[in-house]
Amino acid sequence: MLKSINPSQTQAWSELGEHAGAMKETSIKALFGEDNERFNKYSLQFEDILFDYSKNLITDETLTKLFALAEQTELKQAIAAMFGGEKINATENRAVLHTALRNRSNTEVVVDGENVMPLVNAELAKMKAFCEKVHSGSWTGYTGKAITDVVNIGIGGSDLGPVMVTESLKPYWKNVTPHFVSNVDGTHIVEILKKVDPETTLFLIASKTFTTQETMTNAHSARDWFLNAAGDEAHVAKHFAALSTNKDSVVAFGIDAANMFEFWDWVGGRYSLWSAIGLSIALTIGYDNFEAILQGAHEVDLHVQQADFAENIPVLMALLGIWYGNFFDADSEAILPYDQYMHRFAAYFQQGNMESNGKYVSRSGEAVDYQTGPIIWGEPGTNGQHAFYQLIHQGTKLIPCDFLAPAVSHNPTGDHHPKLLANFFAQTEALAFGKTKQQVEAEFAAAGKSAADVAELVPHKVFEGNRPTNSILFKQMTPATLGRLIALYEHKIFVQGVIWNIYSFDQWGVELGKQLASQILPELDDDADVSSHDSSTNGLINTYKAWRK
Ligand SMILES: O=P(O)(O)OC[C@H]1O[C@H](O)[C@H](O)[C@@H](O)[C@@H]1O
Repeated sequence: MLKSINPSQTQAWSELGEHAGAMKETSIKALFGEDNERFNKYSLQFEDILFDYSKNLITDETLTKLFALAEQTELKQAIAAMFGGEKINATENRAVLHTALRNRSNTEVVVDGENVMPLVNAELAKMKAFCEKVHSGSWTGYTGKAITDVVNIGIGGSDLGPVMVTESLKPYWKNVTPHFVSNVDGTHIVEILKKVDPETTLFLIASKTFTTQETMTNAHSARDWFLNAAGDEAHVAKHFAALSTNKDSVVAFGIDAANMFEFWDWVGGRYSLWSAIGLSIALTIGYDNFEAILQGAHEVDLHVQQADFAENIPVLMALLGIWYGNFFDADSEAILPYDQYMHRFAAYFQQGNMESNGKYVSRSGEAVDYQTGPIIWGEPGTNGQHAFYQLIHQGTKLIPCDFLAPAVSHNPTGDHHPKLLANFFAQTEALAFGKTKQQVEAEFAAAGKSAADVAELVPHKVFEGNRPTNSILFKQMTPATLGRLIALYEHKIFVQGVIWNIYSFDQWGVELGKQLASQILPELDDDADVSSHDSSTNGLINTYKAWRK
């Protein structure tokens, strides 16, 4: 159990509050002007990843106070507790050990007196053997043909990770094409089933609980579609596998227990891509590449445990987020990958952050008196530049941004990559340093325009700058690099949750909607008007009933 420590009552918090007041009087530009060594001081390299956090409104004093906050909220103890298998997910009475799934050192990890590593290793061995059979063509469908397509049916944490990773690592795809069905909207499965052939398709029913309405509905529809072609229930075993913690429900669904890939309650859904939930990833890019993702993440697991705060990238990422969220009222963060393959990266960490740290109740059960998890959003560059960057540059809201880019492209066509990277470098420069009124006037003067003619236009062309960013430049998008990047962001979320004194590994906030939907569903069976809800909900339901006739 993690102690409940109110961060806003710590000495560091009040010092940070005062210090933020002073920092509002300076600017990122002024800080660079005062110190030529800023990049060297405020950047770190971890393996093939360069983390440059120098374009933030921080000084050594800021960092010292942020580290003090981490000390006073007992971050070190919390890191040890998580990796040590303590039940830090107290509201569900569970350990939090997605790190054990990628513990390539194979050191003991004990939960309830049992070392879980033999379980982890056995499941990985089973995934490996299965991948080999599918890739070699020795696993065949009901008509003897090899598998060409895999359809992962899952939602939330049983979908977003595999989607993001398979997309990010598209250059590594093998001879199996992945597809993903998540939404209960019939459109999703209908459109995917148009693309695949029942004879050569493998369905992975991915659900930690194996009770999720969307996934079970899609799984039944997939089964019906398959049986419609295959005819015989006996063929299901060759075309359906389950990725779950719930064996009884898997068997009740009709999936052969031999085709079940297991994980455990100490793996949170949004942290589960490292588990059997990653089978669609391993089938898409090959088991060895899947293992390389685990390896990359494991390196970060060691880093977050061993590095001093000043050298610890996830801790720095977390503290910078707290600095702006709690002391500058920033309420969102943008994640902006300059890599088209990473187009679902922000969406993935939208769940990671918002489901983990979207909590207003502290670990002692009281409402907190400070901001917790940020709103996360983002799209790949350069598309975002032509859509929403206007607000980041000149809007009234402070939006700290992470810019990510590979130095080497998997598609070095023409001069695309230098152009992409020129934009990546330019944006953080523009955001930090802006353009002054004098610069705008000088540009007009150079173009032969008189000061009087342009006076009205000048203020619109000024960029205040002082918009903080982190740049994360990596050598190339490889499985190990992606594993590292994901683990860095995962631990950022964890560190923030510890400091905000909330429980990051439950998600009670998703339950009420599910509960009400299950009450409403039977009310939609007939055409009778309902009156059991508030007037808005009654009005919406009754209009739906009238219109669907
Ligand atoms: O894997 P499942 O049990 O089907 O859960 C799928 C998803 O739904 C839940 O409602 C949670 O919000 C998610 O954290 C979870 O990943």
